[in-house]
Amino acid sequence: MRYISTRGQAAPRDFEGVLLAGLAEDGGLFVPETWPSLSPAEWRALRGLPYPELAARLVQLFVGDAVAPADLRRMCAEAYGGFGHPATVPMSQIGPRTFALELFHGPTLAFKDVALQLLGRLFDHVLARRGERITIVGATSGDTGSAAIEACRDRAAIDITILHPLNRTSEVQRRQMTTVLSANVRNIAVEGDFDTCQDLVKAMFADAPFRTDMRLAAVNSINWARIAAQIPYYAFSALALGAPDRPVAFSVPTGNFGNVLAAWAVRRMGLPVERLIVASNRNDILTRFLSENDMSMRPVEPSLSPSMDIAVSSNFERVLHDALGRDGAATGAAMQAFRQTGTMPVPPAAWAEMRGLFHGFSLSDAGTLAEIGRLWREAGYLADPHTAAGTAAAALLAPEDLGIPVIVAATAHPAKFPDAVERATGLRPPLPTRLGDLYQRQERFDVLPADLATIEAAVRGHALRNAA
Ligand SMILES: Cc1ncc(COP(=O)(O)O)c(C=O)c1O
Ligand SMILES: N[C@@H](CCOP(=O)(O)O)C(=O)O
Repeated sequence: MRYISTRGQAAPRDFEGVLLAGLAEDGGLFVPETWPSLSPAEWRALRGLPYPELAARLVQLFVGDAVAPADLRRMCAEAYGGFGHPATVPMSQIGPRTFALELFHGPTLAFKDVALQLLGRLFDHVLARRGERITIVGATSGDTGSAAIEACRDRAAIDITILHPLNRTSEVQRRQMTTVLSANVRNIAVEGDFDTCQDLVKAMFADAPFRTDMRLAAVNSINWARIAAQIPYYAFSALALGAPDRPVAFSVPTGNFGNVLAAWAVRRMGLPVERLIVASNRNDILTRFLSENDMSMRPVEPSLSPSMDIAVSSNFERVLHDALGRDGAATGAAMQAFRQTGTMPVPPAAWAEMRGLFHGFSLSDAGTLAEIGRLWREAGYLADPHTAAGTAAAALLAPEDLGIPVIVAATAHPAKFPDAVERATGLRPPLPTRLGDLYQRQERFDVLPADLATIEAAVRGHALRNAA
């Protein structure tokens, strides 16, 4: 399996190269050169497999020869064996045809664990074989950070620095990162928002000498391996509800567009996904784009679903590349114009294609509280604020009379956002026992300005101390 950059300038890579590179050298994102596709009979044969086995089979399609099937199966078994539910990603029925696909039973209680528990093992496997070390730099609006830290803590060949936006995550999210005191983990609270953190990470990758010197690697969904490891749960849920013999719809709480991209990928791979809903909070750039081709940046406003407080959705570039006929030069030009002017010029034909695939929706804070309350009253289901955007979007854009199952990605455990859930329902969801003392644990993090040289010096200093 080979991967090309969305901007067409970087040399193609195999899976191992993509895993370690993260971002392509031309600033683009890696995508498969050709998509693996399964026939209906091949999909049917996967129905009923335990999740780790299904994940191993589907991820193998993207890994190719880079990892032997027996090794990948072992890694999937280990990655998902520690989840708090025997089904790994169970579904709860919350309406006559609506299902919550619970992706939050991993160690840090959000969907990021599903990919990152596997990614940590893939990194280890590949690095051990090559006898190399890497420095991971990641940006988080709250959930990727703790999942990446949990997956990489105490690993001998990995040093990890996570940037989070100062005072813009929930307290549970911050503490899940900052109370991990392992020597190879560093947390930095950046004076800025998530986009500032993400831009700093991309700038570190664009600094070629720094990138090479530090052997930078990525854990954000700019890394294709993250997407590959998120694809299986969409297949798992669709197969369980009758695909490929019955179409399904997905509604996905969206920020950086990685999760909904994985849902789009199963459609690309041959499953009948009739509707893909992109659910956002008040930071509604994707909704504006899908409704009126207005892809213009606006300042990010804090919301009750902080993990989706994002202005620039990195993975949008992967779908845009496809809609532009996989034209790297055109994709690069659109992305550059977006950076320079704050508005992305998307040709009408490409916009029409994307609008035909995705439906946009955004939910205010008041709407979020109302939806959490409604779900609790009507379905006895306690949802976190991100999941609530997905369920509210599903109710509007894939109503029960559509006649097909609607799968909502339940992306976080309600206990990660206890204040919002309590405001909406009067109930304060408790943390699982293993996190019961989270508020008593010692925290360690630095507060730094959003300055590339300062952040690079911090990353370098930490990696050098840790390697010594
Ligand atoms: C709980 C939660 N829901 C939704 C999202 C949005 O997902 P994505 O960034 O893949 O669009 C995030 C952040 O990624 C998240 O942490
Ligand atoms: N919501 C995310 C933002 C980063 O997204 P990623 O999927 O690109 O890692 C978070 O919780 O950090």
